[in-house]
Amino acid sequence: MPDMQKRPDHRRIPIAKVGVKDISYPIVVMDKNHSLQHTVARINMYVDLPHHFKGTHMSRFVEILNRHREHIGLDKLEPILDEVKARLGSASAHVEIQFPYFIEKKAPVSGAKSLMEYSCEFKASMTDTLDFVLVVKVPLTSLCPCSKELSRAGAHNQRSVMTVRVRYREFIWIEDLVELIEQCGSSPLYSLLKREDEKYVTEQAYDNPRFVEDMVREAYSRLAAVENITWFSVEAENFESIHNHSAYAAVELDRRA
Ligand SMILES: Nc1nc2c(ncn2[C@@H]2O[C@H](COP(=O)(O)OP(=O)(O)OP(=O)(O)O)[C@@H](O)[C@H]2O)c(=O)[nH]1
Repeated sequence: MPDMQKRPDHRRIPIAKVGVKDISYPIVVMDKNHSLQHTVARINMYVDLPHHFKGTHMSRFVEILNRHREHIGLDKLEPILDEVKARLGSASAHVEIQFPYFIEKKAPVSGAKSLMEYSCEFKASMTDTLDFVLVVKVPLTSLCPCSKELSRAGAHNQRSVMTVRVRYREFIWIEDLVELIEQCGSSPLYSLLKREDEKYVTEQAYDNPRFVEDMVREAYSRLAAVENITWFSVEAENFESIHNHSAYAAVELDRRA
């Protein structure tokens, strides 16, 4: 059969990333309380393509995933990327694994237990060495300090999402990152709250007003205190309840040099 992909291309334009996107696949994640958690990820896999080739070999990415189907997890990223580079003959390879991760939380007063979903991502790239970034999105409540100061009663408050990205030396639990980031808003979120819990989190948020700037600065201080973390970035987005737009802030620290 003719192999179109191997044919030459004469435009002299190399491609930084080409591959497959949004493959739904089962994976296994290390769980701090239950050793392993099975979840379903959306996976992207890319390689670079030199200017002289017409196309990459898309089927090979899926073949490699299939070979590791019994256990695709953090420990497999390096072998998978090595294999992708070798099989596709590329100088670099990338894999992005986005998945929902569940943590059991206890409501603050009643102690009622429920599962909260956190969107996470493993982002790994390899040229000569492995570069790995763990991404966790943490939803929170934020209450506006300005609104509290100005208003005779109440203060506008909303759901916020903080996105933390970290590079580190020694393994970091998703649970520990979530706990750290949950301290940075006005109140954490829970899937299940009884009336006594609702009163508690409402008052907790009122007692801890935070601008979007306060949230990223708080996260910066807490993450910078963790020596194991060599690089991080934090974004906060407040889905403002008094506007039809968001308030946004971002910070970054790079200690890799
Ligand atoms: N490169 C490329 N392939 C595409 C695209 N869209 C679909 N494909 C298909 O991906 C399929 C698999 O390509 P290859 O991996 O080269 O398939 P193969 O030749 O059977 O596999 P190998 O023998 O391992 O090279 C082909 O049927 C392509 O047509 C595209 O935009 N780019």
